[in-house]
Amino acid sequence: MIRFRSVTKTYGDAAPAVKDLNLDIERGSVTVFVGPSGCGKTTSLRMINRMVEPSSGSIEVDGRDIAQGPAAQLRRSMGYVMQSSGLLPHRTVLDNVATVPRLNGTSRREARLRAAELLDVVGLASTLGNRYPAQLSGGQQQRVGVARALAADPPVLLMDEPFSAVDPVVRHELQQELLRLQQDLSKTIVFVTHDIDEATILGDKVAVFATGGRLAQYAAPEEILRAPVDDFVAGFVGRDRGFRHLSFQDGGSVPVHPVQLLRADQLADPAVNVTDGWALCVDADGAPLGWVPATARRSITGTGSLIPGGSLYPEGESLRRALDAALSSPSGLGVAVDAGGRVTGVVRPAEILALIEAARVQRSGA
Ligand SMILES: Nc1ncnc2c1ncn2[C@@H]1O[C@H](COP(=O)(O)OP(=O)(O)OP(=O)(O)O)[C@@H](O)[C@H]1O
Repeated sequence: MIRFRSVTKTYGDAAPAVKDLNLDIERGSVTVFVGPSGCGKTTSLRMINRMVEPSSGSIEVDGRDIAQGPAAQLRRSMGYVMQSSGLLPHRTVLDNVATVPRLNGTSRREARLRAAELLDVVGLASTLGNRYPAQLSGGQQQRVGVARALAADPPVLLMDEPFSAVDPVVRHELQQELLRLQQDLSKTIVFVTHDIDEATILGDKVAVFATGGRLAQYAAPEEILRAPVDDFVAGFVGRDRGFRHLSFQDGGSVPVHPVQLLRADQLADPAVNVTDGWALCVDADGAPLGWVPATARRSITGTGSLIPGGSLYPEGESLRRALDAALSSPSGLGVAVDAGGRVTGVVRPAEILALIEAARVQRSGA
């Protein structure tokens, strides 16, 4: 457990960058610091490993005041990942990852073996180990940065906007990878971002900082989206917070209805009719290819003229995925698929909305 006790940090004679921060970070959880630029997120993070010293107050890790021991030792017990991967440009990927274990006295051979294992853990091919950082993509460099932070197997991982310099697709991949890693590793992770979406995806708990280094709200992401404590948090969380909150509502009880399925080879057969508004064309494995409306059945004679579908709803995922599938579908019917990507049926927006309403009534009555 990491505990901030009335921590204030003032740089020179400026207004406090962090003001009277009291915060308990649970062991083995992901805690995200989020807020607008300049609100003290990085300063708060860096005080945990004493890259920055508090002006007043104290920080405890597992009940011990971190100001008491040597800062260098503390720093080595905490992995640190930055926005720019911070890799040493003249060292190979493998040697970058092996740096801290080497400093801790591990033999070169052993440190490299462990580094190779870690590349695998963060989803990088072992062949990349002999490259130099400049020969990697931005996303790959960030993965190496995570591998390096994990190399000494520290119980605490501090991550300062680690994914903000990569494009949205890679960013999503890295977020999912981090969640997967955390399932196996159960580190205490403190993660800084200015992106509320990233915060709600990753955080077990989210600390929203306001300008002036004030902690505005500290709660589970679903609570922050559902019940922001004040106008600042409501504004920061954004307009579509109601929709995003659906990410935390289980879609397991959404009814999945049968739908008429057509194989691709049936499209050219004029005797095959669409019997109930819309039919869904699937490939040989049962994965969706596109829609066939009854009204335009005759003009669709091959897969090239199918009406493209919307997003898919993997059965049992959140109400957000279910509703998005329904709303993005040209037929108004969201396509449900199983874990193998095969169509299992369709979901209807009215029924999803009814579930959302029932959950709201249950919450307000509880
Ligand atoms: N080394 C420093 N010297 C003086 N002022 C600093 C220093 N580091 C940060 N500050 C100031 O402290 C305040 C908080 O900065 P900090 O970097 O902690 O915020 P942040 O929320 O992480 O911002 P960003 O999202 O832009 O990185 C800012 O006003 C910043 O200018």
